Amino acid sequence: MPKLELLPAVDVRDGQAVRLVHGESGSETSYGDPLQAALTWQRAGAEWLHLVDLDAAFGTGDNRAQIAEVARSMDIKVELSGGIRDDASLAAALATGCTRVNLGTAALETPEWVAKVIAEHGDKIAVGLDVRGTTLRGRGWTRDGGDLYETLARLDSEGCARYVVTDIAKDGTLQGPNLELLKNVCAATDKPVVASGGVSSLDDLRAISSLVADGVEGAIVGKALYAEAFTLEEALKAVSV
Ligand SMILES: O=C(O)c1ccccc1NCC(=O)[C@H](O)[C@H](O)COP(=O)(O)O
Repeated sequence: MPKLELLPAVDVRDGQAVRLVHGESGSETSYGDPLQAALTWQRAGAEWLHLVDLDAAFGTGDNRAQIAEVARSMDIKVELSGGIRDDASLAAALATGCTRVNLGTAALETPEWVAKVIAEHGDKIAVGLDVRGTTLRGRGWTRDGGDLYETLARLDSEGCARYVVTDIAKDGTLQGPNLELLKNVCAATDKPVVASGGVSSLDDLRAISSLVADGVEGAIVGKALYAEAFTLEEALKAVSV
């Protein structure tokens, strides 16, 4: 059985690496320079970086130049997220050399465009399914965007390669992942799922690892690393057995 991939997160707001609580604008804790944070995770052995432009997601501007600098400075795989909603933002994201991009709002508001770019770019496109209960949220998680399972079925039929699943109620809270949600999504699709939000401990990572056979491929870890609940080296070791 393949091991769980770990994706340490660097979420960028107003030029700083931050973590939010429930993804809410204004709940930021700042952790300094995004490039230094990303290099720290790379040095610690990360194989992936989850890099988010929060301003682009919220529509409060963007950190595009800085995000591109971080992505280009990495020797590891990069998943880029936040505000990728049209040809221009997708082209800018892909031009950073990132391994894949994560579409959120676009999958809810412009499904035809998303179907088109899935057909064009294959597994360079993942879709973020960010939910409260089973209701999807878009525009930086501020607006309702339809039913999780209906949208998942549509995206599956269009050939979407992978889903990044976030329970917003857990995100940035250190309250543990929503394992039921992950199991339910895995039961509804044959495509790989990346778990996001709420990881607080090595036991949480072991619990997510136990879902690899169900289809969970990876786990994004943000707050727990910045709060030093464990080190990335410890996390990588915990999921390697
Ligand atoms: O990814 C987005 O587009 C996004 C939009 C609006 C608010 C938050 C957003 N992402 C947050 C993340 O991807 C977090 O880095 C990730 O869920 C980590 O969560 P945690 O481990 O609970 O800190």
